[in-house]
Amino acid sequence: MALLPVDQALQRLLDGAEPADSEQVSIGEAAGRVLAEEVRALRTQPPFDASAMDGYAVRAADIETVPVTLDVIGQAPAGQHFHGMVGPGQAVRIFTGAPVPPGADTVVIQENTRLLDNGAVEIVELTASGRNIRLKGLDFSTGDLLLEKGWLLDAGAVSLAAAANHPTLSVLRRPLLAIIATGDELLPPGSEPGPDQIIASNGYGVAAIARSVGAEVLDLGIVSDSLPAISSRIRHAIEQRADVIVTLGGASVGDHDLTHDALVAEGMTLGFWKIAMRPGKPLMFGRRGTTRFLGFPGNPVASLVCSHLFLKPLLSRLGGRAFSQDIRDAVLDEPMAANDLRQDYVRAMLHDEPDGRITATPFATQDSSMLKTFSQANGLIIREPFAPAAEAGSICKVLRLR
Ligand SMILES: Nc1nc2c(c(=O)[nH]1)N[C@H]1C(S)=C(S)[C@@H](COP(=O)(O)OP(=O)(O)OC[C@H]3O[C@@H](n4cnc5c(N)ncnc54)[C@H](O)[C@@H]3O)O[C@H]1N2
Ligand code: MOO
Repeated sequence: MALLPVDQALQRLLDGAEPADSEQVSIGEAAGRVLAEEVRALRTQPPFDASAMDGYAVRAADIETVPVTLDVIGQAPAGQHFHGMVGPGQAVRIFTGAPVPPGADTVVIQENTRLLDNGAVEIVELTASGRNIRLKGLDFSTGDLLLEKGWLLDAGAVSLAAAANHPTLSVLRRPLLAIIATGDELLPPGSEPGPDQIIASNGYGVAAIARSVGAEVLDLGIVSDSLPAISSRIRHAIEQRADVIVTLGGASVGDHDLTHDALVAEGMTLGFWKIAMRPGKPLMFGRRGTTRFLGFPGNPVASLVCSHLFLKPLLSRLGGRAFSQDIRDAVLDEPMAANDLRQDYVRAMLHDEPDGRITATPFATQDSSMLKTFSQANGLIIREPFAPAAEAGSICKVLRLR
């Protein structure tokens, strides 16, 4: 059977994927979320002409020549305006953030003054008219568009929304990913494995990749290689309203590879199964209404590469986030053999050279069970199907992982 090319598989997977719905979250919980609605200013900031410095609010006309002595008629700390007006020959002691009193149009920083014994202040340096005052609305004014719909709320954005007086924000619901590991041989980390058993590892990496693009993860543990058991766990994931359900293992063609049958039994319409990719050939995709199923191969590296290539873009789409893979040109450090029909994702060490080029050194062994090389690799060399042998020094495409 012809294997589906990677880009076509991705296209089918992403077809119709869009954010589901929105929810209201408190501003303190909003960082990392995506805005479902634009944010406009509910107030003006600063709401008054404010002093930008600690010093003296004066009239510029009074300090055209220095030194000059002014009467200090009161003070204005932040949060408390001066009740009165600054007249000719007068100054008000003022602090950063305080409203500039009427009559004053300039703030002289205290370093450029000398307080006299009689309480008056001597201005000893020239200060340009209007200096050290933040005019009302300098940052924004009521009604201004501050953040557009679809904006990923980072540190600056949540502080801005807070300053604009929003106690809550309308954000897109995070896509919910359910992960089900399948296999009689699997035990959770910390167990005492029997002679034929191994530790389940894939789910942790898949979850980490999903969370990195803002998804919520529901780890549904390990289920044995039994059709009713796998079906019932998938049913549970559907009941939990998972947007995406990932199964790990059982995607291939062995007698104990039951994922496909279980997914179909639970109503999945198959989109594709088996793609021209290494690792990750047995990748399966299907849908049931708006629920998307991804059957990942059990080999750990295959499931993690599939997560980078397929799960990340899918969850990003469902969460309303922009996403593009970080693919660059690099110089091969070693020769590579001609490729077969599967697009190859070869674990490699990428190195940034001082001249701006990237060199890529593939790991010698690429077995898809080897997590150690995957965790060491900071990139994947992409080898197109049927790519001819490549010499050291030739240009290749790399996917940066970090
Ligand atoms: N006759 C064929 N055999 C295989 C083919 C094929 O095309 N024809 N494809 C191979 C490829 S490629 C892959 S990848 C694997 C994928 O197989 P499955 O998805 O059915 O995975 P399992 O058989 O369940 O497991 C494979 C391997 O991975 C281990 N595993 C499974 N789940 C986990 C987990 N959560 N954590 C850690 N390790 C896990 C499992 O113990 C096996 O060692 O099939 C090839 N075979
Ligand atoms: O897809 Mo498999 O990962 O080549 O072993």
